[in-house]
Amino acid sequence: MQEEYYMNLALSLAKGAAYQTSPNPPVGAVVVKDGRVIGMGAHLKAGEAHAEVNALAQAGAEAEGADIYVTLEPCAHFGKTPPCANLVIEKGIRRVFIAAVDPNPLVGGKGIEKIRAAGIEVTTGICEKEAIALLTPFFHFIQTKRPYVTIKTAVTADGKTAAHTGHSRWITSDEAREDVHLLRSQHDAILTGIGTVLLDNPLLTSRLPHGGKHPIRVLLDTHLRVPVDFHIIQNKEAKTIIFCASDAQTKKQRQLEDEGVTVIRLSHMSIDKVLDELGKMGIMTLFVEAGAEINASFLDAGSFNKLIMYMAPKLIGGKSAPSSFGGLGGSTMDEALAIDFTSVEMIGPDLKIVAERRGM
Ligand SMILES: Nc1c(/N=C/[C@@H](O)[C@H](O)[C@H](O)COP(=O)(O)O)[nH]c(=O)[nH]c1=O
Ligand SMILES: [Zn+2]
Repeated sequence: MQEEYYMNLALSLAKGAAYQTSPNPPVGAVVVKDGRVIGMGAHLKAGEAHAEVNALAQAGAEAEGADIYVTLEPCAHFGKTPPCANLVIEKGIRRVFIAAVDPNPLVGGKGIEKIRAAGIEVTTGICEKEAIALLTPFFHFIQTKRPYVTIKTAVTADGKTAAHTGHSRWITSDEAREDVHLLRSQHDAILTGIGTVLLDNPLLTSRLPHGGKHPIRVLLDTHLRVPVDFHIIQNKEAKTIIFCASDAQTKKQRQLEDEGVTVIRLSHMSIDKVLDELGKMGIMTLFVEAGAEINASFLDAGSFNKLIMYMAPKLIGGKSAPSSFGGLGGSTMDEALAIDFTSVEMIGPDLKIVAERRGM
């Protein structure tokens, strides 16, 4: 239908800027008059103009009597910019088509109410499923005040993340690893554990051919064992935050802080505490690229939303070779955590399998 056509255009605009609006949602808007697109826009950065503002600016005076398609209901509150609901009314828009209504009880429905009260026809639910899929991390963040967590793991076809010696470079192909760097650039922060750092001395930056934002690096290091001369400390392209226990050495903490690292002491190291702290910093999306023990702690806490597994067409064997999730693990299969596969694709010679936690 014609409405879907214009809403899909608005969705594609939202997707285009989806990973640069944190902690705001990705939103797209299209202004149409007599079957002609006269304005389109996306929200590009938190604090800057909302999608409706950009689209209506492009439409100019022609917006009078036109229709607007927007992927999330127009805001009604005075945030960093004036409410879009007021602007839609001021510009004399004739009809408003919305994909998803904001589930935030403080905001949800207020924009629609304001616009309807001005006598403008509002239709909701156009391409709602696609819009919600794009907005899921934002809705999760608003509802839980914690980041939306994606665990990434890279395994051989027999499920190993390294040889029994710990050697792991590389399991997956250049293409798959570039895909991982794209994912890193699409996240606000990347988390790993001291085990992975001591083994790999990783940079955890997003090294892409056309550039891309580096995620904030988050390291779980209970006793502050990270060597000060390691990349995660010496590389200044991205910020590094380290969570440690309250009894970690203060001398080491000062050395790390002298390198510009933020050290946060927790009374007890728990994934939920870490996620609460990251949520308070406005980190909306978290990419976990860690080892079996950290992954197991996310699994045990049930605190992840998505799993991305790259599987390489190679077999390494080794009864003591590590797999993606360590820890004690469940004792019977009915203790297994349910996930739903949402996509499987080939990236170079590797498989990329995406799954979501059921009911999250
Ligand atoms: N061994 C592999 C991975 N390994 C992932 C982590 O264990 C590494 O420490 C991390 O990618 C290193 O980050 P860097 O220094 O920024 O390059 N991840 C992958 O996708 N494929 C692999 O074959
Ligand atoms: Zn707005």
